[in-house]
Amino acid sequence: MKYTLGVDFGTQSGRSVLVEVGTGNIVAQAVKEYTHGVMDEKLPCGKVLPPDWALQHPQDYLEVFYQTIPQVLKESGVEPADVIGMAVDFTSCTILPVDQNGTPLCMLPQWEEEPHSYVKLWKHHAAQSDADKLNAIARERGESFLGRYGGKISSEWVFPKIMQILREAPEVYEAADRIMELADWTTMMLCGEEKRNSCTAGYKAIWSKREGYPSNDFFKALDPRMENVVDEKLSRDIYPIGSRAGYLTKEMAQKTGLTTNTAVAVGNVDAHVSLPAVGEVTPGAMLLIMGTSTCDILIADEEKMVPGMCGVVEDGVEPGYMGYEAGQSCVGDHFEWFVENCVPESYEKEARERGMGIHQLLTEKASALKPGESGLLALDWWNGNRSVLVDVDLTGMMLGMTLLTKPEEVYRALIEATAYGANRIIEEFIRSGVPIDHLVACGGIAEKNQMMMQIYADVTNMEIYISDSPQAVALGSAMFGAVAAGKAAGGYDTIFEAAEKMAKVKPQPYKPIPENAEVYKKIYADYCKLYDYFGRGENDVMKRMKALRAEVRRHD
Ligand SMILES: Nc1ncnc2c1ncn2[C@@H]1O[C@H](COP(=O)(O)OP(=O)(O)O)[C@@H](O)[C@H]1O
Ligand SMILES: O=C(CO)[C@H](O)[C@H](O)COP(=O)(O)O
Repeated sequence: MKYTLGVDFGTQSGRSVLVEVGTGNIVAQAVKEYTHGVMDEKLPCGKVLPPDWALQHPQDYLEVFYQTIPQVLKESGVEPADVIGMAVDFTSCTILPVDQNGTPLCMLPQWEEEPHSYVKLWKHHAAQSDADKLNAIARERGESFLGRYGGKISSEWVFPKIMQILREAPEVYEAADRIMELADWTTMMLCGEEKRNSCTAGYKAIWSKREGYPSNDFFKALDPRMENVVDEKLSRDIYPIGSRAGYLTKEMAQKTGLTTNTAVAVGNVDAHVSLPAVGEVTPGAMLLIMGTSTCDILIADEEKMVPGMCGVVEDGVEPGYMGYEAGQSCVGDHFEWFVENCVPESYEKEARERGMGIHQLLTEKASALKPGESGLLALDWWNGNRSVLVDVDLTGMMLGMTLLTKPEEVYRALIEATAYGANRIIEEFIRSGVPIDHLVACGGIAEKNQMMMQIYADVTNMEIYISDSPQAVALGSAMFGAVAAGKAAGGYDTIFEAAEKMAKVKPQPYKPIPENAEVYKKIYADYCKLYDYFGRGENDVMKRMKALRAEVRRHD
């Protein structure tokens, strides 16, 4: 029996999952919460961060390798020599400035108090003014790439983040030998090779197989110091997903307990990597990877311009197809905010006494409600809107609250709001000529919350199939690891062959309940009115309040 290892780096934690190459069955898994978590208020040295920042510490990722890989080997009893391949997937766009040895600047004493030397997490939202500038210049110049990114480059993506570094900390920009996606940096830590992957380059760094990056002239127009940003800070050598980056280095083999014969695939994005893990995702299906945020991935034969999507990349998800991405920046994060800030002690006590988690308790109570019964309607923008408005400066909104409103009603309204947001994205794809007729879901939430999945089926009026692996994302990585090893070593030569044997999806979908779908259709019509009113400039109150907040804090 041969094995392959997937290491999935999420927003809060990293996990290793060891699977059988022949079946995709998990033999062992281990999770490590990041020691520093998400740094959105201060640096480890105590330095306070401005609003909208979200940083991480790269040492936390190395700890994931050092702790979880030995753990899965020990728990499974698998011979290290039988682990033929491995791969990493990472949140994205999550980037890091490094020196010429690949050492993160933040790990050098002279930079540890400089916020810009740390990992900028995907949900770092402090580069909106840079994104606005980039988009305005791209529009003025008639740059054709804009269409491939739904008409706007998000402030979450690579170049706005780099522009923010250059604007606020030119000395960090100068000192950085390169700026790397963490999918590529962690892969480089494993095999010693800098092999940048086509998925992050395509979706997050405006790279395409046919056209490469935008021209140096375009970057010069952003800032003359950025004219050669691609050659000076990134790389034009891009490797297709599914290819091999190298083999584990001796040092990493020693630290993890694996051998130097383990092949390492090029890195991938945590969302996109899961498509093969749920098997038959063909044109017409949209895959939702539901966790802290939700990423929507679909493939189609043709390239269409879909307003507000994150991007369309040829071969970006599976070879031979146009891969589309859209998403919602805040899904599980809404619920986490709610359980951490708004649940009364009496609920906490009940959950403790009944030996259940607070999410389970709220879900149980919310399940007893009918659609529309709470009278609540929310906009799902607690962390901005990624698709289709592409605006991180939008904020959350809930209406209909009364003195009788209960926590479970708010919890359910937040879930419903994310379902409306998903439906808005689906409609935009269909309107633009990319067909969607059913959904497939994976990720932490798809596993954990059946009520939520039923609400999604009712709101979208579509069937939803669920992954049958509790770790679809890491399984996807493991599959790419098996492809990096290749058939001769006991793996597979293509990701399609791997999917045939290893992919897992439950046979029974969630089906829409017609009477619920009917009620949700009406509420959704009002959601769309509020969406346009607050999201498209008719009433910019959210932006004014956000600007005021920043202003007041500046003077604190
Ligand atoms: N039962 C639940 N129902 C809904 N959301 C949940 C539940 N349990 C956890 N969550 C949310 O799921 C998110 C974590 O999702 P997960 O897929 O495990 O991680 P990540 O997205 O970081 O990979 C958190 O934001 C948390 O609030
Ligand atoms: O944009 C992404 C992928 O393209 C991010 O990786 C994603 O939104 C964060 O993932 P998660 O919510 O699973 O932590």
